[in-house]
Amino acid sequence: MRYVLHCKPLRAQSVTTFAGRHYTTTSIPPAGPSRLPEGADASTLSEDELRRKRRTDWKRRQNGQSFLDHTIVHVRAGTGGDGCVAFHRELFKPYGPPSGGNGGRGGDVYILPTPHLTSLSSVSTRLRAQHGGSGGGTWQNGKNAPPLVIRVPLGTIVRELPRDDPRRQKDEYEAEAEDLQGLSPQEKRDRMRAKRWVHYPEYADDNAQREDFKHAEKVLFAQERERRRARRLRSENPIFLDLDKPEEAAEAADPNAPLGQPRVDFMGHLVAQGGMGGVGNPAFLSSTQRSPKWATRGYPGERVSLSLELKLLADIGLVGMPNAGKSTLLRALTGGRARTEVAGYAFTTLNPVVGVVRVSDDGNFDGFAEGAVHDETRAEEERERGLMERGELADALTRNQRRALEEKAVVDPYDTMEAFRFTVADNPGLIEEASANVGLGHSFLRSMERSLALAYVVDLSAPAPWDELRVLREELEKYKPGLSAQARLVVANKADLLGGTGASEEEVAEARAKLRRLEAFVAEEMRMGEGDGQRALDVVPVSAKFSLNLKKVVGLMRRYVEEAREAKAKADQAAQESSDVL
Ligand SMILES: Nc1nc2c(ncn2[C@@H]2O[C@H](COP(=O)(O)OP(=O)(O)OP(=O)(O)O)[C@@H](O)[C@H]2O)c(=O)[nH]1
Ligand SMILES: [Mg+2]
Repeated sequence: MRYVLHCKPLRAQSVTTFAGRHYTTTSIPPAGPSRLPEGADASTLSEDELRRKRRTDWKRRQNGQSFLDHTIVHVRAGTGGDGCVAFHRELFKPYGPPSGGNGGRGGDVYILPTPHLTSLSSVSTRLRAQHGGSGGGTWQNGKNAPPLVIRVPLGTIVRELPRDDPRRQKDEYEAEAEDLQGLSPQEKRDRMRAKRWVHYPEYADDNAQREDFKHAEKVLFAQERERRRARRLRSENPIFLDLDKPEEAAEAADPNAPLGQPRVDFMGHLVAQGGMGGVGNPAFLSSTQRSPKWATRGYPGERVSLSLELKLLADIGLVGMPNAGKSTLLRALTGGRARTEVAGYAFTTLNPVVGVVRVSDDGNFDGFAEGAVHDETRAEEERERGLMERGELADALTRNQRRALEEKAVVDPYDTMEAFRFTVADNPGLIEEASANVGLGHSFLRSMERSLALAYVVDLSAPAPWDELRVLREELEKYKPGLSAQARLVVANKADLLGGTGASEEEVAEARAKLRRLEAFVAEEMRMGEGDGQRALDVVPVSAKFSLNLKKVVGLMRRYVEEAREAKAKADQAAQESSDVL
């Protein structure tokens, strides 16, 4: 006889015979993530790492489309709330005065640069501020809508699309004109009235006959024409904002403001104004009209289309294959201040990150300590979390202090006299065919175009670092011919893995030979400059993780930036002079 223990076979089945009977048993696979990312082994990656890797893989499937440095957003400010038609009623007062409240203002739209964002991908393409609240009976005014603040990364340029741009959305007046197209004059008038007036129930027709109402309508249209003209004048000077500095409150709060006044935080630059609220029926009370049965609706908010462009302005851009150690290098150059993720799998960095390197005259840079270790960010976070849990974080030594104690020497990593400062951008990894949007795509290459100089970062411990260089150069050229001419430096990273302490003589000799071969390749094939001024790129072996030989890298980078800035200043001056002559 045969017993089947599981009706539905799940995975591997085995048949066991016991006491002359056959039992089928099924082994159930161990619990774990159902879909492992490519190249991942569940046993070696922690849950956290798996989560990050899945995010990376998702991003790769987007072909780099989630890093945005150019987008168009259609913005609508809020419409004002409607005024109210109401009459006051009270005991023994059957015919009270008109008591409809005014509508609240629609929400304004502001744009605010913030250093916490690095990409425009979090900005929606359609944004609407809230509408103002409508007025109520007993003179209750509607609520003003809160402003809508669009947060954009620092370095964003905002341009309003001009009137003739086909990508621009229609403004509030054009939208109404389109709505009225093809209608008869009577229908047009009815629709325009319906959009502008609120009537007491069942009094719409009666109101339309009244002289007071006709007069009020005339006044309203006159005001509207005025607003329309002002709007047209404003769109002749389209919005242009260059948001490259973090901004403080534009004006301090009024010192004479009454106590308890809420502090007005700077909300950024106004790009679209909310519509005014409609007025309630008390506004139409006059000596001839004691019982006005109409009120106005709120005005529509402004509609604008903005083109946002993120110009990541870094002086030096790091270019390298995934895992070459670009992020580690940026962290080492900024003393761990640059918030960029470091991990041992490809495509850790998803968006470009810019860090500032501050150099003193003797070549030291801020955060530098010979041999300080810049580990993977996860390991550093875990160490810090452990300290925090044990309550030791406040008393813990910083990386530099630790190092100073270990060496029993005072490390003076950085003299506060800053002599020079430049920015370095850590970019996502570039792979073969990146220019055809493979891997993380090439959207971030655009920001590299604007760098003064590029530095290749290659993994010296890889079997053939020169092949990496060739691929990188080709990809840059394919993306934009001439872009690779901006490269100045080859950083041969992970030199500690070759011929470090404890290595045999053979290994040291092998490492030297590899470095020489890389240098020979660069001398032969990778040249910078033009014509007679051509020379080979500099090659510097470093260990970003252990901060070895970084001073040389910083010194060279400083020189390139100084040269490029000088050349730029000269070019600007020449352009200025030629325009003066004209
Ligand atoms: N031994 C050694 N390991 C290094 C060095 N630099 C980086 N690493 C390690 O190499 C791995 C990858 O470093 P990342 O800085 O994330 O590399 P990346 O170039 O930014 O990689 P992507 O962001 O994926 O393009 C990490 O595990 C680092 O700890 C180094 O100089 N020596
Ligand atoms: Mg990285």
